[in-house]
Amino acid sequence: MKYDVVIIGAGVVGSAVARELSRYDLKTAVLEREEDVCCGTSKANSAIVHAGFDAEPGSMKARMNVRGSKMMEALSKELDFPYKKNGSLVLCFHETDIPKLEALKTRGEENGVEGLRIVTGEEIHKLEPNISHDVKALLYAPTGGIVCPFKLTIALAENASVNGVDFFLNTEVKAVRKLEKGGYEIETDRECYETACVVNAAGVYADVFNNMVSGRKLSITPRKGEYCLLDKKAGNFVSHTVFQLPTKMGKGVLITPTVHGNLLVGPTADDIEDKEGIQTTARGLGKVASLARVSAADVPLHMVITSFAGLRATEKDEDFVLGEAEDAEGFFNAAGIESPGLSSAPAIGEYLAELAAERLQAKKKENFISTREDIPNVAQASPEEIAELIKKDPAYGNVICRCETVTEGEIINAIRRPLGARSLDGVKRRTRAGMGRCQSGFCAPRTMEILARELHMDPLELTKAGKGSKLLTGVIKENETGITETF
Ligand SMILES: Cc1cc2nc3c(=O)[nH]c(=O)nc-3n(C[C@H](O)[C@H](O)[C@H](O)COP(=O)(O)OP(=O)(O)OC[C@H]3O[C@@H](n4cnc5c(N)ncnc54)[C@H](O)[C@@H]3O)c2cc1C
Ligand SMILES: O=P(O)(O)OC[C@H](O)CO
Ligand code: FES
Repeated sequence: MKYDVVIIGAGVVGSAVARELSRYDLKTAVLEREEDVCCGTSKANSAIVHAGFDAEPGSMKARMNVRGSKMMEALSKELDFPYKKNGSLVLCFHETDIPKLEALKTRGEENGVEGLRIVTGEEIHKLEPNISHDVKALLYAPTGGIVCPFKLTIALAENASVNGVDFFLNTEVKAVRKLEKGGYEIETDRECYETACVVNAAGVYADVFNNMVSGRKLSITPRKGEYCLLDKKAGNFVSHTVFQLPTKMGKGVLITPTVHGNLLVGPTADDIEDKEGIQTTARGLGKVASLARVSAADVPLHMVITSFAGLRATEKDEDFVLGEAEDAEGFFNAAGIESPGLSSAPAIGEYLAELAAERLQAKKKENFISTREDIPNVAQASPEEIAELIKKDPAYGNVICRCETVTEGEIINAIRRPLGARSLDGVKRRTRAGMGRCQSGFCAPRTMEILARELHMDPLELTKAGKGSKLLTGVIKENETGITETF
């Protein structure tokens, strides 16, 4: 198949590039090895839209972070995903460290971050009553925010798809070759693709693809971050995102509310070798707990409902590698996209799409659809809105996930929409069915029934998250209606 641009990877970066490219009159494809978008690092992070005071002035990280953070609010309205400007705080526990806090403020100002302020005295606990009384000063960044990383990525991808980008899921890229006549051949485990331009947004694997075509070798080390996610009962423990002073390994363990009302605590930062190493460990979670207690001794860790880990794509030079490879015309990298990659994604999308469009001398389309509507959210709707939804479709009155109040109507919508859910996790990321306190113990079988019915699938073929994750092992008996019961 022939394309103008092929994007490798449908994380938040690949999806943002796809959406921006879909503004142009170009034939674009996204190749993703997983069964859905947002299955890599984009699904396992702190979900913070950083204000932009951490990155070195002049770096790509600084430039993209500040621009991305400024774009996020308008984008959340355009594409209908949850985002909240809750503000962030960096705590300082020793008078001797106050110069470090001041240096962060100066760096933020150089980067163009607005409203930074150092807070001391009584105001500290007025801002955040539950934090430690050892806090001597803090840096307040009113433009820091939180976002739903799944909904952000899915919204970008859906909108790209509606605007004509082809997504090939379950398609693993095996090799990228430069063609003598110009352009590239991309070999996958399914078909071969020919393309004038490649956008390499393969997360922790971006070095592998860059090194196939460029002499400027990249080296990405996965840096693991482990987390505890706490019940919604703990969601009000803090209202801002609470950081400690950063170290050379990153921004450290934070405590933050999520846009959905949970409390998130983490991450650790450990360099590992395995690019698939997303298991949590007792040691890592122990470290999360002890470091979080430094910020707030009473952080309610007994309310943990799940734990998870994500991998930062740390490149040896520790900046984003963005743009056309010097020795590979038409090959654009989005490599080394560790934190603040989520915050930066809208800006990276814009930047790389402009570069690729310029290379291809592409023109903007007139019929670009810039908006998208999310699935109705019954849990947050008013009684009148719920009545209206049920009037149109009674399935919006049938609650499937009790913990998160997700209805059959929402699940059907998640399956039927563009780039719809095909697995239990796909439904979970789009609707939150399964994200509650019981972690899908109650709702999974009911969601599976809907998936099987909607997709005309044998229930034995249903998966949690694609290849290698079948949910049922066999039939135990047929019930009186002739329907087989499985386990
Ligand atoms: C612990 C942690 C905390 C973080 N917290 C934040 C935060 O709070 N704020 C922030 O701004 N940033 C944060 N980040 C960074 C942010 O999550 C990442 O920068 C961002 O998600 C990277 O997106 P991506 O699309 O580049 O990578 P990914 O989401 O990993 O996407 C890459 C995609 O490429 C696919 N792929 C790989 N190989 C192939 C292949 N051979 N063929 C086809 N497809 C392939 C993968 O399946 C994947 O879907 C954090 C990261 C971590 C690990
Ligand atoms: O630890 P860092 O610096 O990679 O940052 C990760 C998140 O952005 C904040 O937890
Ligand atoms: S019922 Fe769905 S998570 Fe508990």
